[in-house]
Amino acid sequence: MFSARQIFAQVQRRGFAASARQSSKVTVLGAAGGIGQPLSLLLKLNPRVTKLALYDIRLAPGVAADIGHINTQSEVRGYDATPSGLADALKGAEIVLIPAGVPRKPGMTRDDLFNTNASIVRDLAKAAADHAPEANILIIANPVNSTVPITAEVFKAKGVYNPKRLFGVTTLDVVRASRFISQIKNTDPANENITVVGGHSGATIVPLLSQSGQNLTGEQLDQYVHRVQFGGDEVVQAKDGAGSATLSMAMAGARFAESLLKAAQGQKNVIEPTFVDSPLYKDQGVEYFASNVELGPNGVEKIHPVGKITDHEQKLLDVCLKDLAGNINKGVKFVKENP
Ligand SMILES: NC(=O)C1=CN([C@@H]2O[C@H](COP(=O)(O)OP(=O)(O)OC[C@H]3O[C@@H](n4cnc5c(N)ncnc54)[C@H](O)[C@@H]3O)[C@@H](O)[C@H]2O)C=CC1
Ligand SMILES: O=C([O-])CC(=O)C(=O)O
Repeated sequence: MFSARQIFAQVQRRGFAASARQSSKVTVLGAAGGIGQPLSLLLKLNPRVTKLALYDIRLAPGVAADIGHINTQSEVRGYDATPSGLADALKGAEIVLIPAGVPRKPGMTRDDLFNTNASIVRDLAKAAADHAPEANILIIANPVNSTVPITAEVFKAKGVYNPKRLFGVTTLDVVRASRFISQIKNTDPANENITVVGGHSGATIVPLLSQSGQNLTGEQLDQYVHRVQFGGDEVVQAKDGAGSATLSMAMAGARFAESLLKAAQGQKNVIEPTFVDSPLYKDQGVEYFASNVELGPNGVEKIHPVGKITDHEQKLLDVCLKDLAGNINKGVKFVKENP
């Protein structure tokens, strides 16, 4: 039997746990952009998000006013494009998503975005390190292979780096890999789960079809791999100068945020592919690598190894690792030279 005092203490604890669970502030930096707007919309529809903070160098209060009329319970606030607006948007955030930065035009690689986006991400990372040092930071801005190391270097310089809380969002590669195989095999993409490892650009994107229960050979396999690796280019070309994937990316970003929130709220076996500080290929000079990652209340819970792959996949991985090392070093060097 419990005494009245014990029962009261239990109720208090449960009450605290419930309110802690229910309070999840999510911040979007770049919230008025092509990705930022639909991403913010999807986050507003997510009952796990209780506060949605929208920041951009333009239009964030307008986007917030619009989304804020949607009849779900979360509070939405748009912040002014000032240092104090940015600080307030970040304070208390559990998740910070960063889609701020320019997108590609036809003929460009993601690396061609480096000159513009490196400093945007560096400056937003500085603000996040100052005002939300314990948040999960989700980098969407390209080139992800370099902007994740940039963010890590900024956090390291400020003495607040936690490798378990920094994620490059590569979910879209897996979303595409599932969709594209379903189009070939005439299956439901919801039932397809293709592992994709490496990074997030061209040859660094390595789909591991052999692990999925699906099989393609010869030219069909080459075409499939190429489509997953260059799916982003399909959208860039079709949009013909008006940007890159925004709607599918918003879905992928919202899915990743939802997985993190689920894991933070105690759900087990939440696994997402993501580009993280990873031990898997450090001995080959590759500090960050995307593979399946089990998420938990502390962010990264367990990094899954690549596992058994075919000779063909190994060849793709070898190319990936070489390119990745260069992309990562470029980001690290940028922050060292432009702190
Ligand atoms: N990780 C991934 O799988 C994907 C990444 N991307 C990348 O996401 C980024 C954004 O793409 P879009 O939304 O289409 O571009 P966009 O140009 O439509 O939107 C970018 C937004 O960032 C804002 N912004 C620029 N500098 C800022 C700053 N210092 N602080 C706050 N906001 C700032 C702009 O005002 C704009 O509203 C690009 O770098 C793109 O390459 C795009 C698709 C997939
Ligand atoms: O292709 C781009 O530039 C945008 C992107 O990262 C993607 O769609 O995967």
